[in-house]
Amino acid sequence: MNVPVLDCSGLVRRFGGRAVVDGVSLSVAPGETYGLLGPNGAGKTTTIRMVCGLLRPDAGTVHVAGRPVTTAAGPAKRLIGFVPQDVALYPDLSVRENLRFFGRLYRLPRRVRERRVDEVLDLVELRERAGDRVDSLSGGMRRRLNIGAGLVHAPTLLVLDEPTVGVDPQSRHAIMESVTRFGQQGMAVLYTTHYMEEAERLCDRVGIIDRGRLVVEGAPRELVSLVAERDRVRLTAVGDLAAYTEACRAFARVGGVARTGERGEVVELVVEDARSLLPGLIALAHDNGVDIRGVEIDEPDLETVFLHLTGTALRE
Ligand SMILES: Nc1ncnc2c1ncn2[C@@H]1O[C@H](COP(=O)(O)OP(=O)(O)OP(=O)(O)O)[C@@H](O)[C@H]1O
Repeated sequence: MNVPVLDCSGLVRRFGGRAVVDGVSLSVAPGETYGLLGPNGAGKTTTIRMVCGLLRPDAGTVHVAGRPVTTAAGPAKRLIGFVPQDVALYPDLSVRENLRFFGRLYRLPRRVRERRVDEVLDLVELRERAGDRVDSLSGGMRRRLNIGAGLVHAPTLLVLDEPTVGVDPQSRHAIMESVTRFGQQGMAVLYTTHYMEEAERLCDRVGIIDRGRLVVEGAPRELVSLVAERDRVRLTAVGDLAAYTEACRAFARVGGVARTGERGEVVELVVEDARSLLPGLIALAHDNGVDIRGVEIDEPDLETVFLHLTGTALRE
């Protein structure tokens, strides 16, 4: 049997008496891209800090290629490339100099280091900017270089924490393309995101995390098939939507009801037959003094899975 590149078992971490990660077990195979998907505060960053040996778990174990990961330095840590959410680069050094610096941190011999720097420049599509200072790069390019810094020592497992938050669409596309290539080259990738469309497109397997627990795990298509017979209804409305949301929950007899939208102006529900329920939902709005401004019915996707299982929306 193949040893998984990453194997976490029963990870627990408490802060102030609250279990922020509460018994997370997951594994990632060679060449597999695994997406840890969950809303802000679900425990994604805390989980991957334990995976990378940056934070000590209160319980549970982490192994990379069969070797235990601890917060002390050890052989397993060399196998991990960690790309943090915040860019950690030297702004007054060039792109190439930054990559060389990270190569030196891992004590790569000079010739290996130079070769890897060239390879990484291609992988993150920054070869043309190799001689430019970091402070002259766009935000998206810095993000790509940040990923490159995690790749110089040719890790077996690459861990990326929300790599596309706040980047322009072009860089987002470039980052997603490169993650696909890493998988094709046999690297195992653990990727956290709260963008379900990214997880659906990039990941071979997805684990949905909510309040520190993995609520479901599987290939995106498998997960979507869990709710295949259901529709996601989005009602854009004006009025007392807190009361209306509760009324919808009781009327449709489902747990998957949430308020979303930037100003909480949308009520989303996962229901079995949207068409037959819609007249009732609209009548209920009227009874609650709520004005419906728009109705959309979507095909099931990972967002639907999440709403159905947790009763909260991923984008909150
Ligand atoms: N060092 C800490 N001390 C106290 N609480 C913490 C600490 N680190 C994280 N938390 C809390 O743990 C919870 C989970 O945080 P975590 O960063 O793991 O979530 P996340 O899913 O990565 O979300 P985000 O996308 O916002 O980073 C949050 O409520 C956070 O406030």
